[in-house]
Amino acid sequence: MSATPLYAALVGNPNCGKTALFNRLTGSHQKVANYAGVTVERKEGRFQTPSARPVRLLDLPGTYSLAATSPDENVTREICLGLHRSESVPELLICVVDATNLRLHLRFALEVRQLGRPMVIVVNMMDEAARRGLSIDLPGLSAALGVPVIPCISVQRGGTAALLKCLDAPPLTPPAGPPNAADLHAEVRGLLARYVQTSPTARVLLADRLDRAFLHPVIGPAILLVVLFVMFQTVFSWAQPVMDLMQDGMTGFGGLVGHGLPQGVLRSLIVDAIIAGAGTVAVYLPQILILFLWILALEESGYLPRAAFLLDRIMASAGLSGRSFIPLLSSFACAIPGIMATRTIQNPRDRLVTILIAPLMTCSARLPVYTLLIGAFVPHRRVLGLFNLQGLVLFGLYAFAIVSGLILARVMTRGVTAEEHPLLMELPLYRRPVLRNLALGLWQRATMFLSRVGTIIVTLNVLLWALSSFPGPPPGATGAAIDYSLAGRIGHWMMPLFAPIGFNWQICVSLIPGLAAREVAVSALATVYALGASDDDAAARLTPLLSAHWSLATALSLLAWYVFAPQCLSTLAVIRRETGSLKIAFGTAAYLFALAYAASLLTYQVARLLGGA
Ligand SMILES: Nc1nc2c(ncn2[C@@H]2O[C@H](COP(=O)(O)OP(=O)(O)OP(=O)(O)O)[C@@H](O)[C@H]2O)c(=O)[nH]1
Ligand SMILES: [Mg+2]
Repeated sequence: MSATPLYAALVGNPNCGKTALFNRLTGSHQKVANYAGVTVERKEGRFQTPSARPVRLLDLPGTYSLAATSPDENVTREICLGLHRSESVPELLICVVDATNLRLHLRFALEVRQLGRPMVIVVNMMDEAARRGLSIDLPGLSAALGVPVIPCISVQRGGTAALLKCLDAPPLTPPAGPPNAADLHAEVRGLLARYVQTSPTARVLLADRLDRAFLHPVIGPAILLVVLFVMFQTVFSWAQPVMDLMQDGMTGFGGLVGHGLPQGVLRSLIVDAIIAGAGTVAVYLPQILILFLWILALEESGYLPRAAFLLDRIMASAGLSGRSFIPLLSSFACAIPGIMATRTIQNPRDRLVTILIAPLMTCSARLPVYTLLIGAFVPHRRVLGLFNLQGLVLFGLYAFAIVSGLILARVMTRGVTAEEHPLLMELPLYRRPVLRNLALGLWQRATMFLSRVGTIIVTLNVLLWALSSFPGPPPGATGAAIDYSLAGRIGHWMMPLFAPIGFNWQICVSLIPGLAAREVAVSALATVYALGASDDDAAARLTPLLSAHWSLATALSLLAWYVFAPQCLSTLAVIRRETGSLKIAFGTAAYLFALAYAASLLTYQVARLLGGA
């Protein structure tokens, strides 16, 4: 077989399973989810067919048409039409269509066929089609279109056998056959009538019934609220036992290592900076995983686009469209993929506003900070015998961030004449999340989080430890050593600016490494307090320490700060890249800092007035 790889690209409508197929063929782990617009940039992979023919495969963003214009779809258009800067036209276009949605997807396949290039049509989700009582005459379709039409189940092992066999069978010829009809819709209707038979099954009826509830103007939002509410309750209640165990383990480990080392700088470095630094953040792993379990399950189930549909009215009142919903929702995991997902938004102004408010959506890196403060200041108690008060406060923080984001969007879009924003959004099939996918997704999250802890967080913490330990106190000094250190001094210098919002110098110090990565603030506080304390396990007892040393007003003020402050350099870097403007990135940082300061000031002063000092 030839040594130069066959250069092929996956094209098709959004959500037809291109990335699932790409992952299956190339063994990659690119993100797959049950809504349109998951892939927003081209990805490349390689594999070999059974007869050892090498293939270079591109996974492209889904697009409804080769005339589409949103930034993600444009990549696909350019590559297919040979307009792309760095990629030539693929030798083979693998056009993936969803067997359960041929009416829409075949239209695109016909459009691709008009390019007159070698192609195959992969009819994916044949398992789902069978469950829905669809039978498709693939050979008939193939004969009518003059291109190979191949069945496929991307999510099953062996589900791509027919495609692999086809790739092994050269030569590639451009489609021949009847001249292209001018009206693709009419052509699709004709093909469906001739080659597809349907007999609705119980599954179809169930999906209809679910839609009637989920999309109902009153019941729908109620369900959405309950889902979100339960999500935050479980983040607290399910995670707690595991976190307690991890916390004990960490304390025990730190103590063990501490006893084995002589008192001095090395011991302080290992116990206070590395173990306490990594440990205090690592214990939040269970909470983060529970949050992601929910997000992944919701993504796979097909519920998200329905929520987007429900919220279209609310989004419109903020001057945005339902299109912004999924990028904003992705930002709850992390603002970076959220900001990248805005490439699916066609209207440049909507896209920019969505980018600007994405950092407000509560990313998972805020969770450790929120949990720490809630754990220290909100009593662990049931409300109405049912809800966990801590979960309730967490839910409130998320809700506050969302409402603030929408208000800001409204402010940013004011003065713009209200445009009609018809929301065209596909409602995908409901799908029971595959356990293996969930496990894989969680595993990826866990390794990502722990490697972040092991690298950036430990590094920043060691840096902070060094700043907090040197220079040492002058001989004969009373007071804690940290007061004389560089960090202690910086903290005190910052005080005049931050005293009005209730921050003490320890918080000021922890804000500095927290600028690079939010979670570091937690370990930084642990380190600063451990170094300032006389006993050894101060870091492990951070929660009671905070509740003893801080006023409620200070804690609330810091929470308000964390809702708004742009404490993540990577987010600003992505904003710069996606907007191509350094000015916008700096502007975002400036407006978020200003907001954070104002919100903290207001929170602190009001809380003090109400007696929380
Ligand atoms: N039942 C079933 N589900 C599938 C199959 N292929 C993909 N899926 C699911 O379909 C959904 C969409 O898959 P993706 O691979 O993300 O779709 P995509 O075409 O890459 O979508 P975009 O990146 O948005 O263009 C996911 O929930 C997959 O798990 C299949 O053959 N059978
Ligand atoms: Mg994809």
